Amino acid sequence: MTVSTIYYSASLSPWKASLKPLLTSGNWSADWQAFSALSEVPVGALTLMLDSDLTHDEQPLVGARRVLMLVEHWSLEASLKWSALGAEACESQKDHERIAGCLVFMLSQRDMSRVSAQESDHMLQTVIDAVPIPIFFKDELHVYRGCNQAFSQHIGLPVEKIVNHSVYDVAPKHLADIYYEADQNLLASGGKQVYEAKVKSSSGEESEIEFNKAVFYKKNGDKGGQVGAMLNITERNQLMRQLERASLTDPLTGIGNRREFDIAVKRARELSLPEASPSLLIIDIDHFKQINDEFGHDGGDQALQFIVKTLQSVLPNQGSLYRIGGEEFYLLLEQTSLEAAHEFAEHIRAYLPTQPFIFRGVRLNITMSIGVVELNAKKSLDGMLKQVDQALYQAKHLGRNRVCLAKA
Ligand SMILES: Nc1nc2c(ncn2[C@@H]2O[C@H](COP(=O)(O)OP(=O)(O)OP(=O)(O)O)[C@@H](O)[C@H]2O)c(=O)[nH]1
Repeated sequence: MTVSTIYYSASLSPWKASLKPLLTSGNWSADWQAFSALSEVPVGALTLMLDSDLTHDEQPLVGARRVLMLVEHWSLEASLKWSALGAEACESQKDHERIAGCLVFMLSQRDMSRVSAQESDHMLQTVIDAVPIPIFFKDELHVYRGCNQAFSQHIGLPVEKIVNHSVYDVAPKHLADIYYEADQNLLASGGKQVYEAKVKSSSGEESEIEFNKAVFYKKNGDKGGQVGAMLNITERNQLMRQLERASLTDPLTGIGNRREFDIAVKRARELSLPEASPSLLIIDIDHFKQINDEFGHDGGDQALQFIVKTLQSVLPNQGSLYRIGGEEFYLLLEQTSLEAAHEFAEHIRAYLPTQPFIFRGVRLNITMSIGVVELNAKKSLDGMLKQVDQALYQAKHLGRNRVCLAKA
């Protein structure tokens, strides 16, 4: 016998007399209490609460889990509204005995814990469906036990073709193999798993996905399966790559900046063979201030772009150009001896002035001064950069438009 309290709304008062003996027959023993909040409800309502459900000062709420609605004309709209609140509808019946019989049947059939588990499942489903990130959960045998609408859309299958199916039913074999193995590893290790993978959606679009998975446990402590959320990080990664690119690039000329040079020179020195060190040319445009003075800052900018384009047109495969300051450039030549670098420096020094820079009809032959150093793997880079700076200073001092070698 279950001891319960039945709260009823005022509109049910006329029915109470005939309902009471029927509802409290059989296994049910219940106290009847009028509940004022239920009077607000425009339809007859009964709510059945187990005494253990109520703490001292709690009141049953309209729309709480165990509300049974008795409605004369039950419209679909009303039905949806109340079932969304967790109430259960009882078919409209004028006949009190049949209504009561129906209620008794529902009450006696109802396993409260099962109902409340179903309702919390319903609540969970509503919540995960509202999340725009694909979410799924599988049991310990790798069978999908649930998913949200976003996951169903992502896979391109209706929920019923996913739930109770294995990963081999929803993904091509080569991907299913990967997912299955990842799932097995996670189940074996327990805890959480975060990894990135490129995934094609049902529309054929490839996305970069961050999988966030976690093992969940049954009440007895056994592993119950796993839950996964698929975060689309394509845009985030693209943005990060763009930011990374921008942080390494000179915006005016589009070539690498000092940061990129630092990375490149480190790599070139690590990869260098003892008999083939990299060499470095430090290039400074002569009298650049005069270009600015004559053509304005805009003309100066265009001159810098022209210089970069001209130098790049003659760069060998192992060469790369970086803008280090205003009109100062580094030209890194991988696996190039001092002699070969010197020869190349002389070549570009002579070549640049043969390509006149033309701005608003005015032609200008630009020259540059160059210092050259071989980047010996055993010497400090800072020390060698100072030496090549001095070589450049010497080239300027000797009258510009010339190449000087760093002193060993
Ligand atoms: N247009 C333009 N000018 C720049 C930029 N960065 C630096 N400059 C200019 O480059 C000029 C460099 O002048 P200086 O360092 O005096 O050298 P210089 O006139 O080239 O003379 P030398 O190097 O001694 O041959 C300055 O007028 C700077 O304003 C830039 O991004 N755009």
